[in-house]
Amino acid sequence: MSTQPEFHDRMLALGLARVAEQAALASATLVGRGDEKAADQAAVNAMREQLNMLDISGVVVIGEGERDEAPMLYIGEEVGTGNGPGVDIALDPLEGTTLTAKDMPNALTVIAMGPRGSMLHAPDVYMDKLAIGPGHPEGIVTLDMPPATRVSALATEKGCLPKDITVCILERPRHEDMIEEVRSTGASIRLITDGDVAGVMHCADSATTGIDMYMGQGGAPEGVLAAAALKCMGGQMSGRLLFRNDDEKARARKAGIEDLDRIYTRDEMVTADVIFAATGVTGGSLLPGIKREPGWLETTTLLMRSKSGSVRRMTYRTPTE
Ligand SMILES: O=P(O)(O)OC[C@H]1O[C@](O)(COP(=O)(O)O)[C@@H](O)[C@@H]1O
Ligand SMILES: [Mn+2]
Repeated sequence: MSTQPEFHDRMLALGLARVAEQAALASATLVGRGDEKAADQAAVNAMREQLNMLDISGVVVIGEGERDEAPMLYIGEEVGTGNGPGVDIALDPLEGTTLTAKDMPNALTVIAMGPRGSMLHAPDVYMDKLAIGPGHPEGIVTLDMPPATRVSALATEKGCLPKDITVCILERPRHEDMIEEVRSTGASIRLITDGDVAGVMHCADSATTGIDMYMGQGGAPEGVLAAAALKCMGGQMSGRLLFRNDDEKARARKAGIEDLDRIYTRDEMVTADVIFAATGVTGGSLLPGIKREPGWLETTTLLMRSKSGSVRRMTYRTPTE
């Protein structure tokens, strides 16, 4: 019989916050310096170092890429001291590398952790995503609906008009038709240049962010991370993997995905209770960015547990040499 301890979400939560914090601090001096790669690398190094201090037997299931393309935090990499529960880890050490390099809003360090088998092993392909906030009957908007129908369905459910709905969409040429169709309903669109984990998370708190719905195609790894966040904050999300060629399909099959056309709900992407931490790198509507003052640095981290629905905002201040 295995003597491996169980995943204890309360015990591990603080450790997870530290991982996100340190990744953000490592990229602090690279905010606004135009060097995406350096900012990303600094966050990756710090995240890996911190993860390896935790008493877990961790496996990266959503990471920086496959082993042959990512020297660190690759999919399948084992992290942690090995003395502790078996856990799955999904991470994006710097979600919004371009946002960081250009000092634009909503760059985050992101990490989620759950028991083994708790998160979809999505390969690094695109995902078609749709998300709304909490408090609505399951399935009132679906990926199968045309964009305009999603808007009208949500407006009807909210008891408002389409013009009162704000949709967040990544500004990409591939979304031109979707944008036009959503605009034709009278709805407002918040276009973002990057960062759809934050984009989806905005839906969970529409009173603060002003965003009612997220839709469009972005990274599948970011999709699973966003599903983990919404599982903690409340809200619906669905995602369908998108494949551009046979190589991408082969990657999915290698990751154990059989039905390539399947639409996953939030709880099918994240099947057990998880913990989630994100630290603001640049300031945005979810979190303030890193504050740099002579002699000290300050970060703010969102730390959440889906089991309890608890959401903490933690400010961390550390002296610099
Ligand atoms: O830029 P693309 O190819 O449209 O991909 C979109 C993805 O890139 C991002 O905007 C930024 O991700 P990274 O900073 O981690 O590269 C994600 O939020 C989004 O899912
Ligand atoms: Mn990312």
